[in-house]
Amino acid sequence: MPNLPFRSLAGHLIRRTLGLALCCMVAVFVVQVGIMLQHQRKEFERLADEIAKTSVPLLSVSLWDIELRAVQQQVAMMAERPEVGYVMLTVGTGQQFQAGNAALQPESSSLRIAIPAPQGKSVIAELRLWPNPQFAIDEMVHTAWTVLAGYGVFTVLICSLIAYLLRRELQIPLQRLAQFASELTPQTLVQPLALDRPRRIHTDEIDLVAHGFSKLQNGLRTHIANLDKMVAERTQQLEALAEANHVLSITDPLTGCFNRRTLEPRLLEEIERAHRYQRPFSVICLDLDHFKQINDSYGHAAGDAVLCATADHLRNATRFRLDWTVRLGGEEFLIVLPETVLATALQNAERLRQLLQAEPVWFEGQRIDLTASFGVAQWQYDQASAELVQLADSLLYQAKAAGRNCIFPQLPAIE
Ligand SMILES: Nc1nc2c(ncn2[C@@H]2O[C@H](COP(=O)(O)OP(=O)(O)OP(=O)(O)O)[C@@H](O)[C@H]2O)c(=O)[nH]1
Repeated sequence: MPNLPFRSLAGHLIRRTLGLALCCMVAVFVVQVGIMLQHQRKEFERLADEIAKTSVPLLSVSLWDIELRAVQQQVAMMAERPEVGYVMLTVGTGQQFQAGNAALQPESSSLRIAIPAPQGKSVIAELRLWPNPQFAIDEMVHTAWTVLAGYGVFTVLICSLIAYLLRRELQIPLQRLAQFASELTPQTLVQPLALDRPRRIHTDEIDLVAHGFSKLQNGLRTHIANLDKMVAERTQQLEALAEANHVLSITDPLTGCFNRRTLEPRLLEEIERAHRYQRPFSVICLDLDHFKQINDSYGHAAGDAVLCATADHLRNATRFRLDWTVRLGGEEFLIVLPETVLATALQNAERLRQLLQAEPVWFEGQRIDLTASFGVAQWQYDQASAELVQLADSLLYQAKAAGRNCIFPQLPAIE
């Protein structure tokens, strides 16, 4: 939002309406004054006509009869009319009769009425009438007050009504809308927008904005739900990939046994457990006999099949999820037997030896007989993992040297 001072839309519209109403009022007043001035001039002319009709014959007779008092009285009566400011009657002899405010005489224009003789057409005097400016001013002030009072009341009523409608129909709903939008968070997106407007039989722009807002909310909700679903799917895929990656990193791709890299950390865990609980464990190291000949005679693929079959035998003949097998390299494997003493490990090795010998591998219709040599050792207290593996390996090679297809156990320690 731009960093500008806040100005209420409704307040602004009301101020504008009020300003416009005042301008209209001044214009109406000026027009009214113009009309009134014109009306006053006409009224004054009408008055002069009336005087010409009613007072001039009397004046004519009074002048003709030289009744100067009556003449002066009639002039004074004329000057008493509120519209008339000053009256001057000039007789042909030069004699003058005056009444009213003499100060008005030189400035303002006057109406002249010729006074004829009672019989005949000769003019015996001239009557001049000056309008009363104070009367005009009073009229103007009166008009001003009328306009001001009437128009002012009307303006105040209209502005109040507009202000009430603007506040109810525009300001309050817009303020609620703005507050709702500013307080909205992804968690409160389901919250419906309630403007609490009075019941109406029509819709307006505010309804359109509210409807658009609801549509936007729904759209955002759907979008967020889709995003959540997509994130969950991607997370699941990533977890599966990470798991597959982990399995790949710790297993031998050909046989599915643990790879050499995994031996060291897993064996350390085994030693730690054996240490902590004072429990035994043993290892069997085995190597297929004359494997090179198998490769040479039946081909490398046959050699791979033999390795896979051997790994399956080792897995099937040992305890599930307890014993574990590592392919040390080539055709050499190491089986770790937790909770197993040497004698039991030897029994296991013998069972495996017999199994491998008894179960030939069939590859592309060809029978491949197998034998393997074994070295078996039990972990000794404080023995390092490398030492244990080395011992089992050396026992295995002693078995090889002794003619293969046999088992060499760890010799008992000489006291
Ligand atoms: N098919 C196949 N052959 C392998 C693999 N890894 C190693 N070899 C072969 O295994 C053979 C091992 O031969 P040697 O080390 O001489 O052992 P051996 O022939 O079994 O002789 P002894 O162990 O003394 O009985 C070599 O020819 C390697 O090429 C493998 O993953 N697949």
